[in-house]
Amino acid sequence: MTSCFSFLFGRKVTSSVIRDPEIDEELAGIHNVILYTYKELSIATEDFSPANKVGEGGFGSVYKGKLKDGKIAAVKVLAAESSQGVNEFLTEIKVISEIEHENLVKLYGCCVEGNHRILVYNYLENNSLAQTLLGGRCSNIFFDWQTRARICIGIARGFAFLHEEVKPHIVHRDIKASNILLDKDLTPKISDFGLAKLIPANMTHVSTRVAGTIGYLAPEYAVRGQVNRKADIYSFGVLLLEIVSGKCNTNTRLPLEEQFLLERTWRHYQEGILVGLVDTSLNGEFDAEEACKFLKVGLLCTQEVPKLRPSMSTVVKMLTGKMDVYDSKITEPGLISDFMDLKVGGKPKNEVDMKTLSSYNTPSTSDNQDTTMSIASTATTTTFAMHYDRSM
Ligand SMILES: Nc1ncnc2c1ncn2[C@@H]1O[C@H](COP(=O)(O)OP(=O)(O)OP(=O)(O)O)[C@@H](O)[C@H]1O
Repeated sequence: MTSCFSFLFGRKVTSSVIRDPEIDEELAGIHNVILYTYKELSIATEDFSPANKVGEGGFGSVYKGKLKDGKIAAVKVLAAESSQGVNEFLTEIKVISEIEHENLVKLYGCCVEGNHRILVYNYLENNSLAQTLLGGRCSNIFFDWQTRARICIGIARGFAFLHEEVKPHIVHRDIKASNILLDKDLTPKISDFGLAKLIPANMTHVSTRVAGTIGYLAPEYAVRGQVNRKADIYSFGVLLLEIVSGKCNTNTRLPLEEQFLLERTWRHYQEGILVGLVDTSLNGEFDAEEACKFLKVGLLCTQEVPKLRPSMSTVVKMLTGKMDVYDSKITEPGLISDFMDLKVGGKPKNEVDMKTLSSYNTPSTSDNQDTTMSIASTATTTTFAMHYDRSM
């Protein structure tokens, strides 16, 4: 049967697909998104060939593809289990498609055929911050101080937009270096915003990945599953520290007291040696005052008490020098070791606990490691109890 959607989204749909009238109705409300056929995306990615696979995330696999109009796209094939109802899927797509900002990855369109749920995004040439800045030897990009400062400010602007200008506001829930992509000019683009809702709540093994990565998680989110903008701001604060220091927030290969970047930053701050955290690969070529200011903003964003964390628009003002950062406002951040009951400086009760922690690390080619925690927001505390020794 020939598709009844001749001119959906301003573009002719040519494939043969059987459609549901309900889908029709949903689709009619979406104007900014191109509806791709499965065949079209299959051609674009050469049958989703492994050679075109550029990554794999909690949502599924990502392929580089060349669309019919010549545009290069990132084709994100959502895991089969995530084939939630077409209507719910399209409702979310509608939200995402209407959001446009220089620092957000642009959604070109999607494919909803049978069980296929595929998102098609603008392809970003320079991969993610996780693979470049934090990826050690696998990148040949040099991030000088000006570039890092520009990236931090761009990311902050993107989040200020999602948090304060988009109505209703969007909480990302999974801010981390692998969700910050870089275009050819190293302009940062936030990816995966609005995606959390695309995964059905009962899909714990996927929603766990959506629901946050250890080290970036605000204590109230990790322990009580409270999701709000302040939890995003905490994660952003950790990301800021990573960009300035060039180090991952968690590195289980280091001695225990060195493992968590936020704790190190807090100690350096208390000892008045914050500048010592700035990436040594910069060879001292950076604006020390500005770099320390960024680290202090990172500490402000990660304050234990959510309401003490600044809004993202305030963060933008602080990073761009339009607002001062007062030391008097910086108190102890919400530290991962506190909410995990892991005492930094102490020893794990047994090796298994630390091995379990390590087994949640994503593969890494360098010392930098990104530890992903299995949580569903409702079962967080239980999962923590399973993976960490709480009796130390
Ligand atoms: N728009 C894009 N342009 C270029 N590469 C992309 C794009 N989107 C994703 N990728 C690549 O695909 C990889 C996987 O992305 P994806 O967002 O699915 O997972 P992730 O962010 O790495 O992990 P998680 O699912 O846990 O958030 C990214 O790390 C990146 O290398």
